[in-house]
Amino acid sequence: MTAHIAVLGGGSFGTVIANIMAENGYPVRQWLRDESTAIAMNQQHENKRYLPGYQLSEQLTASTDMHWVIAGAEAVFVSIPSSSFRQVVQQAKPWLTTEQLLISTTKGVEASSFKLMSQILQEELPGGRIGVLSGPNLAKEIAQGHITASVIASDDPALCERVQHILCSKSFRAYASTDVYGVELGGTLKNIYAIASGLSAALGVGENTKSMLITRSLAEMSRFAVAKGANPMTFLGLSGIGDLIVTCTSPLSRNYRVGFALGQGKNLDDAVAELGEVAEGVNTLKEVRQQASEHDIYMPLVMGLFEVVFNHAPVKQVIANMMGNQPNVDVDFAV
Ligand SMILES: NC(=O)C1=CN([C@@H]2O[C@H](COP(=O)(O)OP(=O)(O)OC[C@H]3O[C@@H](n4cnc5c(N)ncnc54)[C@H](OP(=O)(O)O)[C@@H]3O)[C@@H](O)[C@H]2O)C=CC1
Ligand SMILES: O=C(CO)COP(=O)(O)O
Repeated sequence: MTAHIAVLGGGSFGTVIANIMAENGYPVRQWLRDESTAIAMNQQHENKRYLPGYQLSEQLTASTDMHWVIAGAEAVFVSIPSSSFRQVVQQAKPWLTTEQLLISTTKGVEASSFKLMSQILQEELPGGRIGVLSGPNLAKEIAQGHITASVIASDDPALCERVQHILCSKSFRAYASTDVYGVELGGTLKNIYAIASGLSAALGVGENTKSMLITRSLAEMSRFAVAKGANPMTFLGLSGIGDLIVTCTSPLSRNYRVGFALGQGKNLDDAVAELGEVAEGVNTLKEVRQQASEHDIYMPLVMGLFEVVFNHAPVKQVIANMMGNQPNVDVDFAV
């Protein structure tokens, strides 16, 4: 009998990857915290709140019973926002084993510790087989059947190979990487620049400006990565520039939408409340700005965006200040 796969989290991304694997023929058990949602999902084969109209496979069963979901699973995907990630992993710990494949899909950073999700998994499950799934993966596009690629990163090659096998389908591809930190950092940092891009789109900027913003975002992300000991070359892949492009250009990105709402003059609380889903970039912005200040990393976009988002600085003034900075080299890290 095929072992089942577990997914923790009932949001849009958890649901869409659970369904890919179920459609690939694996029995999938998805844990969510709300009993009425689990019952409705099993009866209607639809996650009405997060992915209305998306037909779920009969191989996918939603449950609030974490033991039933995790025990005996071959792989456990954790798709919980960073703000609750550690707490849910701690809840899951009694049933997790070091034989299971444990994969984070979360693109965020723990508040104040600056730990990425795979680092939390390592701390909570020492000796575990840990991986990270990250890439240009708008859940709603995957649900619409658009061809999509992602990256599975792990220092365990057998994990990468197995996850590639479980996830690959006629419309979904998973490429492998051994650079867990680089892949995870790319997926986390790009959310900041998606907010900046949404904001600038609301201001009606031109295509030159949009292109400049994405490219200078990549430069800034790379500078941060190098300061943190990561390999900036990983940012040239799907989990770096790939994810940066999609989230900085698509109104389906929640981070972009928060930025757009800010650009329309809404305040942060209203923009986030209106979204009703997670926008990881808001917390990431705060944490990265703190890191940049502490470690003296030149990040003018992060600094400017922080002033606009958290200190109500007038956008036009912040842009004017940035335009006064000395333009530096184009590409910092050439081979
Ligand atoms: N959506 C996307 O396109 C993509 C998202 N990601 C990443 O995946 C992660 C999850 O995002 P996504 O699925 O989109 O998020 P959503 O906002 O769509 O859903 C979040 C889910 O997490 C649940 N949740 C939140 N807190 C808890 C908790 N304490 N205990 C149990 N469940 C909890 C919510 O439950 P409830 O409904 O009950 O509140 C909800 O089911 C994020 O880090 C995101 O960056 C990665 C790639 C693409
Ligand atoms: O990470 C994503 C796409 O790759 C989803 O981005 P948002 O969280 O901004 O919707």
